Amino acid sequence: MSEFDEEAWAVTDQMTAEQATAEQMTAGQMTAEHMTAEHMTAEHMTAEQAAADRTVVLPAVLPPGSPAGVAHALTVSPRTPPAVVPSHGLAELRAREVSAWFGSHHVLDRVSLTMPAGQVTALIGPSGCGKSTFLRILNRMHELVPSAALAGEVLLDGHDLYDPSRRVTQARRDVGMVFQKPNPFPAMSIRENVLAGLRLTGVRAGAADKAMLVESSLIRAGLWREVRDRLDAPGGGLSGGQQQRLCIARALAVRPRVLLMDEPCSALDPTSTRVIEETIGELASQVTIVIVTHNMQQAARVSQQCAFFLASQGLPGVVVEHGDTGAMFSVPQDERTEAYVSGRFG
Ligand SMILES: Nc1ncnc2c1ncn2[C@@H]1O[C@H](COP(=O)(O)OP(=O)(O)OP(=O)(O)O)[C@@H](O)[C@H]1O
Repeated sequence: MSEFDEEAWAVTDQMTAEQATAEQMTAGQMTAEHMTAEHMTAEHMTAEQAAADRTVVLPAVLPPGSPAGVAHALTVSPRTPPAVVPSHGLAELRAREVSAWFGSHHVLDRVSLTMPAGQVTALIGPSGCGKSTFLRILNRMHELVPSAALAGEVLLDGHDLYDPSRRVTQARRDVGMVFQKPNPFPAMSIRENVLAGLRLTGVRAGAADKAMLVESSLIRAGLWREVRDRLDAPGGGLSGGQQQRLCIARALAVRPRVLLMDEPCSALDPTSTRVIEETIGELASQVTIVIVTHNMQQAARVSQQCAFFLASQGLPGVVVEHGDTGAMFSVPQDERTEAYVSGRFG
C-alpha cells in the first residue's frame, strides 16, 4: 500500500468498494487492499504492512489550547511472526486526561477513566458526545482519520499504548474491536473468518492448533454449537446475530487483552441481542470489555462499571460521572446523569 494506503485506512461504518470486492474473493486472495478500516483492527494488519517499515506521523501541531505531548508516530517494523499467539492475563485499561480533535473540532476534553480488568465497562451518553471516538482512541483507530489529533495517555496494565516504541499492530492486537454492524468476510468460510486475523498478521499455526483455535474462539463467542457442522460454509450465510458472534470469535482468536464493542447489538433483533449479552457475560471473566451502548437496560444488564459522557452545546464531550453501574443507575450523583439514565433526555 502507498503510505499505509490511506484509502483503506479511512474510517467508515459503511461497506466500501474494497469490502464489496472482498465479498467476491476467497480467503487465499484476500489482501489488505480489500479490507475496510474496520477490518483493519489489530488482527488485520498484514504481514506486508509489517514488512513495509514505514512511519506515519499524525498532525505535528495540535489545535491551540490542547495539552502537550501528542503527535504520535506509528512505526511498524519487520519482524519474524510468532509461531503461536501468546496468551495473556486480564488487563486493566486506563485513560488519563484524554482529549481528541477532528481538525479544529474539539470533541473530547480530558477524559480520565479506569476500565478494570475482567469487568465490563459501559460507555453511555447522548449521540455525538464522543463515546465512539473515545473507544477508537483505546485501540489506536482514532489516529487513522487524517484530521484526527489526541492528547493524554492510554495505559494497558500501566504501559502506554501510544509509546512510540510500541508497534501499533501489537496495540490493536491487544485491544480488539467489534463494530456496530457485523462485518465478517461474507465469501470466506466460517473457519477462515475466525482465522483471518492470524493469517493476516502472519501468525503461523499448524492444522491442529488452528482447529483448536477455531473451536475455542467459537465456543467463547457462543457460536460453536450452531456452526460446528458447517465450518466450511460462507460466513455471509449466517444470520445477523450469528455474524456478530462470528466477528466476536474472529476478534477473540488473536487473544486480545481487551475487547471493545461499539453498539454491538444495535443492528440485531431482541433474540440475537439477548444471546450477545449472554456471550458478553460469559466473556467478562476472560477479557476486559468496554462497550458503547444507547440501551440503558443493556448497560445495566451487562456492565459492572459505567461512564456517562456528555457534550454540552458547543463544548467537547466530558465524563460527567462514572463508577459502579448499579450505583449510577439507582443513586446517580449528578442530576444530569439522573436525567439521562431515567430517560428524561438523550
Ligand atoms: N471521522 C470524523 N471526522 C470528523 N468528525 C467526526 C468524525 N467522527 C466523529 N466526528 C465528530 O466527533 C463528535 C463525536 O462523535 P462520536 O461518534 O464519537 O460520538 P458518539 O457519542 O459515539 O455518537 P453516537 O452515539 O451517535 O454514535 C461528533 O461531533 C462527530 O460529528
